Amino acid sequence: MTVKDILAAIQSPDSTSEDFAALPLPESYRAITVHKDETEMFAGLQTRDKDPRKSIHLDEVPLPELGPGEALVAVMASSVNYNSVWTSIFEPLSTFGFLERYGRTSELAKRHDLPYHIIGSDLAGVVLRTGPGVNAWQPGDEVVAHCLSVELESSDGHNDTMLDPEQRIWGFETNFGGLAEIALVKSNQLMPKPGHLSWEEAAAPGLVNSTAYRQLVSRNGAGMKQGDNVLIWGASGGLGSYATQFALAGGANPICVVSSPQKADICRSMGAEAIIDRNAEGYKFWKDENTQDPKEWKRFGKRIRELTGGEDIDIVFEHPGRETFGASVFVTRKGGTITTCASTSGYMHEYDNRYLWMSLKRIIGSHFANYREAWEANRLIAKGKIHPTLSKVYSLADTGQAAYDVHRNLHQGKVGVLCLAPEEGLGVRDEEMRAKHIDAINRFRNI
Ligand SMILES: C/C=C/C(=O)SCCNC(=O)CCNC(=O)[C@H](O)C(C)(C)COP(=O)(O)OP(=O)(O)OC[C@H]1O[C@@H](n2cnc3c(N)ncnc32)[C@H](O)[C@@H]1OP(=O)(O)O
Ligand SMILES: NC(=O)C1=CN([C@@H]2O[C@H](COP(=O)(O)OP(=O)(O)OC[C@H]3O[C@@H](n4cnc5c(N)ncnc54)[C@H](OP(=O)(O)O)[C@@H]3O)[C@@H](O)[C@H]2O)C=CC1
Repeated sequence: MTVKDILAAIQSPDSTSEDFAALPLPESYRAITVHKDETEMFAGLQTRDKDPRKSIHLDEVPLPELGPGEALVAVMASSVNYNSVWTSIFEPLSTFGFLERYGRTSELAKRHDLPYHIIGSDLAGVVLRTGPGVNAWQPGDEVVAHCLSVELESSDGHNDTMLDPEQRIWGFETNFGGLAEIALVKSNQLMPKPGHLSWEEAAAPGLVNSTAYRQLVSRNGAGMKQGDNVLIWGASGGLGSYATQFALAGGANPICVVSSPQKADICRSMGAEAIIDRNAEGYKFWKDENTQDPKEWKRFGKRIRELTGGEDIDIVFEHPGRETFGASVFVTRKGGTITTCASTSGYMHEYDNRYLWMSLKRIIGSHFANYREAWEANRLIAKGKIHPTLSKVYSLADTGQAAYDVHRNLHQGKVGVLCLAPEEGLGVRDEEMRAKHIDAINRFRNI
């Protein structure tokens, strides 16, 4: 039995759940990995010079044992997230430390502590097997998986599953991720695949859509409301392309920051009107490595006021971090919110705290999404309220290049990866709904 037989079963319209359950599992499969003995390979290089194409490998790996509450999924498509870029350049630290720590927690978790790390935190595919105790999902179910892995043995996570002390991001802090022909997930990560999308389209939103939903919409994040002015950094990027859609769909007013006329056009085509090309307008928030320039914060704020008719920002959707955080705090209105989920340009932030406390602003830390938020975010995709922002699709073998594109900011929206799917466009089950949304679904394609 090989993965080819699995693919044949997925492609046959006659396959039943019983057929999938009867399929013998292969002993091994192809997966994208980084290697433990290479974690020092970029020592001494600047972040931008660390090349994921050198550290990312396509390996044949053994199938992991299936545990209680888990599922093995045949992955048709996945997508590149920035966390896989971090893994591949071993920053801010090597992910093997996470696997070792997880491995120490239980007999079953030991499986994750290996000399290779199978990465990837998104998937669309078909359930192959479920472990003991799984009743909601059957072999043959077409699914997407969100990336929240929790144990839920502590009461700390019982209100908000992101607060579980054993909270991990699947495919980043666990092994057996989605950039592979087969993935191992906890069954609670599974959600129905939206029927109007192809495999690669369905695999694109998961991580970033859920994150943007918690960070911007959920009461655990900024709790955005109608009319809010929302400053969105990287508004056509992975997170930003969903934040922009949430702002528009929720009756808010996105102020989109991008770095090229082409990206400005994408934001305009999504329906945004207030757009700032940070490159063309030449903002330089740092005079040198250690000194910010408040005059530039003010110039940026003045530009925002021009675009809003004199209003300031209710919510900043932050993720660039060090480079922009001082400006983000400054341009937020009295009582407004800066919500942050990342620090792409550096995690030691600096801002003028007088503008925070005197103007009663709040900074909210946000990370991925809890079970329910991930489900709600996927539901919005399934209902055609929010659309995938897939631009380019690579083969599994070219994942290194895909990660390189994201690392060097050469991409738009999301970059997809075909795993078992032999070509793009497969897996659509609801052509009527697709036809209704086809322009929005294709908005980011091939640009
Ligand atoms: C969904 C997608 C998401 C993304 O893309 S996010 C972007 C990618 N992710 C990242 O860049 C984050 C990567 N992770 C990290 O950088 C690290 O993961 C953290 C900085 C988040 C945490 O570092 P750590 O080393 O795991 O934890 P510690 O807290 O620095 O060290 C643990 C030790 O510190 C002790 N400790 C913790 N809190 C306290 C406290 N309040 N008072 C005293 N000690 C404390 C602990 O007990 C333990 O100790 P003992 O080492 O002896 O076991
Ligand atoms: N905590 C969490 O749950 C999550 C965290 N993340 C993290 O968020 C970050 C962004 O992820 P994602 O959106 O997928 O990445 P992308 O690279 O797809 O998009 C980020 C965008 O941010 C903009 N940007 C990058 N650097 C800067 C800068 N120095 N100043 C201003 N804008 C900048 C760029 O847009 P432009 O050039 O057009 O301005 C870029 O397109 C990553 O660090 C990632 O690890 C992501 C998902 C979940």
